[in-house]
Amino acid sequence: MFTLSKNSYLSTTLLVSLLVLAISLLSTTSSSLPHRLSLLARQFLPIRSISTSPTMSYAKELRVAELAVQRATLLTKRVFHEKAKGTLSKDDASPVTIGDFGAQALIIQAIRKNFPQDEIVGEEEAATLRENRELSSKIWTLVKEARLSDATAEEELGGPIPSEEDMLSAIDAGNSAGGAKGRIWALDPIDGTKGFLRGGQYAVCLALMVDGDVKVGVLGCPNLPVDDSASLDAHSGENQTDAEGKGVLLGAVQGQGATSRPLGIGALGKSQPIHMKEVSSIADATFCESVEAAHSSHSDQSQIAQELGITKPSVRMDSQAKYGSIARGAGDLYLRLPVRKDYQEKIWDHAAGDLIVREAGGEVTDAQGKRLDFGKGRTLRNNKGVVAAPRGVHAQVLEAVKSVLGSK
Ligand SMILES: Nc1ncnc2c1ncn2[C@@H]1O[C@H](COP(=O)(O)O)[C@@H](O)[C@H]1OP(=O)(O)O
Ligand SMILES: [Mg+2]
Ligand SMILES: [Mg+2]
Ligand SMILES: [Mg+2]
Repeated sequence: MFTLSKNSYLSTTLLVSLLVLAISLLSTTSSSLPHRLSLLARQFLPIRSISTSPTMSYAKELRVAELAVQRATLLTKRVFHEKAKGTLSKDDASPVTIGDFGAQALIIQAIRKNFPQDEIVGEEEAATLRENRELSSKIWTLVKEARLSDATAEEELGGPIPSEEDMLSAIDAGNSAGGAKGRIWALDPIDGTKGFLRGGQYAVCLALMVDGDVKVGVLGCPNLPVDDSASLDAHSGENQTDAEGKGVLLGAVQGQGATSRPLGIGALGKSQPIHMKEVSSIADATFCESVEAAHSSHSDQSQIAQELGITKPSVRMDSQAKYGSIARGAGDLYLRLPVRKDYQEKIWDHAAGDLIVREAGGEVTDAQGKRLDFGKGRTLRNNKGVVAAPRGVHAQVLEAVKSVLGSK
């Protein structure tokens, strides 16, 4: 008797839950299915299972990542407007500026304060600054002054860096070897430094990987328009500004969708869901590629576009702003075919963008169709090239990629 009534209680509960679930899914039209499912799961799962495993929702990680990136852009925006950017050339001949070092220090400080056990794979290191104290002190001046105007938010980040020496040690804490175990942040303090120097697009990029899987991704793009659907043409190439109406912060958590909001501190809590545009005819798609011909093969990409019947010229843009732009539906495809066979892409150049595009309804693979593997260390050594497209057309784009690469 007891068993019977318990069973019938359980089946009624299950039936009602399923009904509510179905109604909720059908009636919510404003966000993606995974996002809706995660909201519903929060409603129905016992509170205990959420509150005892806060890492499952990654709410704090997203909040800290967004605020840390936002604070770092205060510094990068200042340097963007300065004539002397303290540019050095690294061993691989790529440039680094006081903006890159300063942003890395600020972001790592926030991660270490909030998540002291986590590892960090950051692009820059402080060795040259320890020898060049003049440059170090210039960066220290900028770092000291980069504070969020919202005192509570600044406190959430753990406050300012206490000294110049602490700043150097924060920069050097981005020295994790990466890998497929544990919590590891991937940080590119300025992605697209060349774009940053010539007045193009750049992005401050931060992602959290857990056991090699990207869980949280944030892109701060000071020179992109706030409007998700603003035409890309005006925002590619040189002579960009971060004037009024510019600056967007894109974010995503695995399984919870992707969002955008203005980069200003007044926009805290004003995130809107973003989605990739549906492409009904691939010939009408807009594709993005690097400005730098050395970073991806413009000629292969142009042949792929031709193969797909695309006649519109590509939109050339520096940095992960390309991932961000397609994720918000301002563009459709991002193609990055290798120029040099021996170049291994760095995880910090892709982790945040990869998650944001996938959470916005896209698919991101390498040129062979493999998912990007972030668990192999500091580089994507298992992958060559990047093909990012809305889920519905990714297979078609990949076929064109294989056909063009196969015929070479
Ligand atoms: N040979 C290369 N192939 C692909 N990407 C490269 C190459 N050299 C540098 N990069 C990286 O490409 C990123 C910029 O991409 P994009 O051209 O799409 O904006 C930078 O992070 C840059 O790294 P680095 O920071 O070392 O300069
Ligand atoms: Mg980069
Ligand atoms: Mg960089
Ligand atoms: Mg660099």
